[in-house]
Amino acid sequence: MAEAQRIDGKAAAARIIETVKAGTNALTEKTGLVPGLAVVIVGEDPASQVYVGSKAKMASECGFKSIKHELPAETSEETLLKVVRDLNADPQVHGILVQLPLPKHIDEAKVVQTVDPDKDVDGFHLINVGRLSTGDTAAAFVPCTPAGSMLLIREVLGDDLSGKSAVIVGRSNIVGKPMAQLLLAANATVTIAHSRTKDLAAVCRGADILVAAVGRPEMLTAEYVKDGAVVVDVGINRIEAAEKGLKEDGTPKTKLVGDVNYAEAAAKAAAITPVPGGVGPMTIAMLMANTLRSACRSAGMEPPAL
Ligand SMILES: Nc1nc2c(c(=O)[nH]1)N[C@@H](CN(C=O)c1ccc(C(=O)N[C@@H](CCC(=O)O)C(=O)O)cc1)CN2
Repeated sequence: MAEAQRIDGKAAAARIIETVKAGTNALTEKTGLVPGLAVVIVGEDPASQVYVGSKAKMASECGFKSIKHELPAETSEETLLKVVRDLNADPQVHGILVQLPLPKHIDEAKVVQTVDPDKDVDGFHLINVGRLSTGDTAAAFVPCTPAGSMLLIREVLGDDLSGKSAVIVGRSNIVGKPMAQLLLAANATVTIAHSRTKDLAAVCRGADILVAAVGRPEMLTAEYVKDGAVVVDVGINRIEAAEKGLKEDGTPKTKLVGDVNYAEAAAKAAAITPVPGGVGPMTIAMLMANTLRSACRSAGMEPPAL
């Protein structure tokens, strides 16, 4: 079997960003409104710092007003809730994102549910979860990682997934479950599998579309993949890379891998997303698209199609 098509998430994300930039210009020229995105981070987690920095920078590049709140790790829940409420009330802010994970002493669910659902560009608020799960994709903000994954699947298979079986490995609220709703809305026959699924490899081998969101490095090997499947790897895991040698401090260098063993899966799949360069870049692009959508909505304008 020929090597699988490598689905280029970086290129797809760049196209979305160009669409967002053009849409922002059109909105601002027509109405004078500038989309505003506020990102909030609590603590010094290095990966989160990088993601938040990229989001704020990308927002500026898209022509948005970009607001960043960096709060110390010991910030109280009440202080964070006040920051969120103030952003809810700010008419210049159309999108609010609180970077996850939050420090242990803060109730993540409480914070997420405090974000105004109409500014919830992460799509985590129960109102948006409800909209998505009742099929109201026109009104819902869809979580960025599943929304981006879905666009990549659509690039390969088109809009209608009738007759396709999709298996999602992972049942998280921010990836697995919304991914299932999106695939269902596109007419796929959907299974959510997880750590308690019996004979997981056999279940996965039934999938025309296999989405891996387990958070375990390279767990899905060749035996999980059906010949000709489309494989979407949502995992981002940093592991030691002995082959790259040592860092200056004497510890092993590291590399990013997904939840799928790329080489093994690519030998069987028709198409597969790499890590890095697959779903990851789509997450930030979809955040920009959701923010523009929110701003367009407040101006009564149609957002650009993606
Ligand atoms: N409030 C939110 N918190 C978190 C979300 C989210 O969507 N909303 N998602 C993740 C982290 N995340 C964005 O926040 C994110 C993760 C990865 C990437 C990405 O582009 N990854 C690159 C590799 C980057 C690297 O070299 O380290 C890739 O896969 O190519 C973007 C965004 C958790 N928190």
